[in-house]
Amino acid sequence: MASEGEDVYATVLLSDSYLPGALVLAHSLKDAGTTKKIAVLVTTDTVSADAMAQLQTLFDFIIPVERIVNESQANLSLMGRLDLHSTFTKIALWKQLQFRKIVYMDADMVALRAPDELFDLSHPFSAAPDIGWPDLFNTGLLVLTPNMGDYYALLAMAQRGISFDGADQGLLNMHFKDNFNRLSFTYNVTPSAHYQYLPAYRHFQSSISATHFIGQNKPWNQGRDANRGSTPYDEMVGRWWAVYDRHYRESSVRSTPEGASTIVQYHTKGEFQPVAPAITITPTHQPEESDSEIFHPSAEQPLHETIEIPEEVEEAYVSPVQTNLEAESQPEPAPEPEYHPEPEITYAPWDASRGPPPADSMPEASNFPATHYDMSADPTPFKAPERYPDPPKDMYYEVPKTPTYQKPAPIFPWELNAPRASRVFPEDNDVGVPEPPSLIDPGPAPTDEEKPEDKSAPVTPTTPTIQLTPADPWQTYTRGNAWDDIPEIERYIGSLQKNRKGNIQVLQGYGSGIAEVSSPGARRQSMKLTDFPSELERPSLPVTPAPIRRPSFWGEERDEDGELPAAEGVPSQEDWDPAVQLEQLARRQSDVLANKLGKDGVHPREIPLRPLPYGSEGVASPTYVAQSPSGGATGLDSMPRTRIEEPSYKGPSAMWEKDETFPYKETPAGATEEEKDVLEN
Ligand SMILES: O=c1ccn([C@@H]2O[C@H](COP(=O)(O)OP(=O)(O)O[C@H]3O[C@H](CO)[C@@H](O)[C@H](O)[C@H]3O)[C@@H](O)[C@H]2O)c(=O)[nH]1
Ligand SMILES: [Mn+2]
Repeated sequence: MASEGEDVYATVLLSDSYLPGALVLAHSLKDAGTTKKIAVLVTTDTVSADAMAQLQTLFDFIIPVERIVNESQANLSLMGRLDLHSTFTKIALWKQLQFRKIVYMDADMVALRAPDELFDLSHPFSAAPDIGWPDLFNTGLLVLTPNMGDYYALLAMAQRGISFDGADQGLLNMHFKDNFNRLSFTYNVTPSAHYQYLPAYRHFQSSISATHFIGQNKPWNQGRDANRGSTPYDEMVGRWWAVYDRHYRESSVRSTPEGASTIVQYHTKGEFQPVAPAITITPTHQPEESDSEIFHPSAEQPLHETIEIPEEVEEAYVSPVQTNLEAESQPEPAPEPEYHPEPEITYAPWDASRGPPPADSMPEASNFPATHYDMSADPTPFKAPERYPDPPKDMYYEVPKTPTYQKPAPIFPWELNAPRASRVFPEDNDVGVPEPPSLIDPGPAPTDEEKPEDKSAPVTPTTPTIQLTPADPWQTYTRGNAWDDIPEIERYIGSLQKNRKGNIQVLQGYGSGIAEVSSPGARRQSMKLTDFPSELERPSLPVTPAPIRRPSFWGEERDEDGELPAAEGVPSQEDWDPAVQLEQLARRQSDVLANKLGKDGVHPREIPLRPLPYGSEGVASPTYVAQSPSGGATGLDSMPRTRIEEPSYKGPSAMWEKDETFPYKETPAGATEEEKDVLEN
């Protein structure tokens, strides 16, 4: 266990394939004489026990951590590094609170000197610039102070796959942005085989602390002969091999009693020499997956068993765990054939029963076209263009061919046998008595024969200035509608009216109303839907002038000249002088007002001649004073004429006086059967 607030160098091992790198890094630090301890974070599901055993020989702390995989690997494939799917695991560094400060180094780094002074930095987070985009920091070397705040923030981003390159460098740069202490490039020199700044390298060469082999090619997967030149890159690769050779060169390892470094050579291109007589196979034995559990090399804890293989089984060393990560860093399959002359290796590159598919196997549908959209960083607000393009011209709505209208289902019983509507014209019937079809009670419609005297006293308002001829067809029409005479409708409307009045209906003897209904020619004392206002109530223009005729497409209505026959008794529009008519209207209006209010304007008002609402006939109010008819201008002389006092308060209407009492009766139901009988006969 680490003592309180210890300083530690740390690296991460996600796969056996990077084992040579991690070991060389640790050796390089130790060889350079560091006073600090060295830790390695290991994902135990992808690192073999053999590799762990190797780590144990060198590292002070082996810390199992859970692998954090970036599920959205689009950006990784953009970078061509799908093998880096698990580098988010690096953020586990921030929760190693047992350490005061961590100098993290990638497993593909080698130290030329021990940069122990980095532990003295006060900044919570430091890193060196990245050669590919120097505004960013490279995440190969980090100086950090563990803390859970950064850890959880980074974890939240990692779980959402937030990283512009899909790996830890994109993630950490997005999280820390400019909040990092920029270290000298000499702490993390990333030589490139493609671009090198030779004079600068020569100038700063002596101050380089560590070098970092970024990219897919690592010294151990290229072989010792790959970079034999004298470029800065080759020189750096040479430094790596120098450390490797010091600790793992075949000659030096052969002498060790266990020969336990075989796995290191196996993962170092060109270094593996199969042991002829016996080989060591280590079954995968993985420690408990617990982040809190730290394996210390001093702990006497057998990590693996060694099985002796009989001599006749002449097999090459087979990696116990072919992890999904390891194949990636080895563009050419290892081990190379020249190291296995007899017999030929018989293991499949991927044993599905032992591990996941190799990382370099393309994901399914990897060739699907992918488009990446970025959020716009342009802060200027959107400005609408001057004008938008015109909509297409050839667009139209096609009216459906079949009409969608459906006649609604009948609600009322009389709808079932309703008569067809028809139009009747004067010329169709010279007699001039076109009786509109009436369902039940055609009685009230007067005819010329029956009521010749009524012609001078029409039910509808007429003008005193225009004399209607006896043959005037307008006079002969009924002014009612068919449904006015259907008691069902009357009852229906009555019930509506009743509800509107809060269920209180003023009732009084039906006698008078019924009498009126049955008396021919008289307007029924009922609540007709088409209850016209009386002439006095509605002192409107008596006649509307006949419209000026215009050509019409109603061909069947035209006469020979293409004109409709002129209506008799209706003045033509040419003869109509609006000024005169207005004057006449004004005169008539003042006459009516004078008649109603009296000349002094105080005289009791006169109730106009019109039928009272159904059921309210003859309501006797103690404050109403009956008034004898005085007009005589209409034929409604038989109608009761009532005079009421001006109401003593200004209410919405003067139906009843304030505080006045009147007989009333609540009738929640409609007319009784008895009443209906009377009405219908
Ligand atoms: O199969 C793998 C892959 C990675 N690692 C570890 O992850 C680190 C990062 O991978 P690496 O191959 O070193 O990445 P680079 O080529 O260095 O690429 C750059 O981009 C990476 C992803 O953002 C960063 O982690 C590096 O620091 C940065 O230099 C390695 O050093 C190892 O410690 C493994 O152990 N096994
Ligand atoms: Mn690296």
